[in-house]
Amino acid sequence: MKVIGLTGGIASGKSTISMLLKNRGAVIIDADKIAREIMTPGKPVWHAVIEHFGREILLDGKNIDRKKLGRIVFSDPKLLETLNSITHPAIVQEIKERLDYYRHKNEKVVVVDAALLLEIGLDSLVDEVWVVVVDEKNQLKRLMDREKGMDLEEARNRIRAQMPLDEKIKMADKIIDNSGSIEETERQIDELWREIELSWQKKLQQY
Ligand SMILES: CC(C)(COP(=O)(O)OP(=O)(O)OC[C@H]1O[C@@H](n2cnc3c(N)ncnc32)[C@H](O)[C@@H]1O)[C@@H](O)C(=O)NCCC(=O)NCCS
Ligand SMILES: Nc1ncnc2c1ncn2[C@@H]1O[C@H](COP(=O)(O)OP(=O)(O)OP(=O)(O)O)[C@@H](O)[C@H]1O
Repeated sequence: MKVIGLTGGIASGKSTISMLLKNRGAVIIDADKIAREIMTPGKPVWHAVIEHFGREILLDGKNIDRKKLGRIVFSDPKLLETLNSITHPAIVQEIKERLDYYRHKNEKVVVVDAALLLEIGLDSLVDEVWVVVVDEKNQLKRLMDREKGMDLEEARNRIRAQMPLDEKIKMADKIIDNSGSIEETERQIDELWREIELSWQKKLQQY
């Protein structure tokens, strides 16, 4: 099984690229989705979040108001660190378990889609790191278009909460430039997918 770690800044295009890879046969592990699942009411992480941030962050006495929690932690690095220390061990554990499961199922390609892949050491679990790059102007525009109501300062805070892109690039095995159209990105994915298929053919010829 080949495990690809797909990372890049917020709104760089990871989910869009994951979908393109899924269409070509890859299985996707989405770290944001896992982060949401472990925070559902009653789960240990939900209890820990309430303990640290208080019941004021609940929307209806039950579900965590994600927008409110986001505004709190992304404007205060110390509070973000607190949230990270609660959530990250559970996210890493869940990703490890899913990778084991897919390994047993003999899946061919698994993609771990995680903005914080390098920040939280998930790169030690993958065979290759693919970094999605986008120019800052497009990144801000796409982020604010997607998150209705997010102002420029909030968008900048979110971008600053992550490892700078040039640091991520240093750790990349492959780079995907998503500054242009989706079609241009799809061409890069086709090329990368072809490389994977070629490596399979080479392995088959060795037998
Ligand atoms: C603060 C929360 C509640 C805000 O929720 P919201 O629904 O507004 O955003 P969502 O979860 O969809 O995240 C959107 C993007 O924000 C960025 N982001 C999320 N968490 C973090 C973080 N801890 N540090 C830096 N960037 C982050 C990522 O690029 C992510 O794709 C949520 O992001 C959260 O619980 N974060 C902590 C868990 C985590 O680290 N998740 C990312 C795993 S890679
Ligand atoms: N090449 C592109 N051209 C135009 N819009 C794009 C392109 N790629 C992605 N988008 C749009 O930009 C936004 C961000 O993309 P996407 O959600 O894939 O990013 P992400 O890296 O997964 O974000 P996050 O870190 O928040 O999970 C989405 O609204 C998406 O539709």
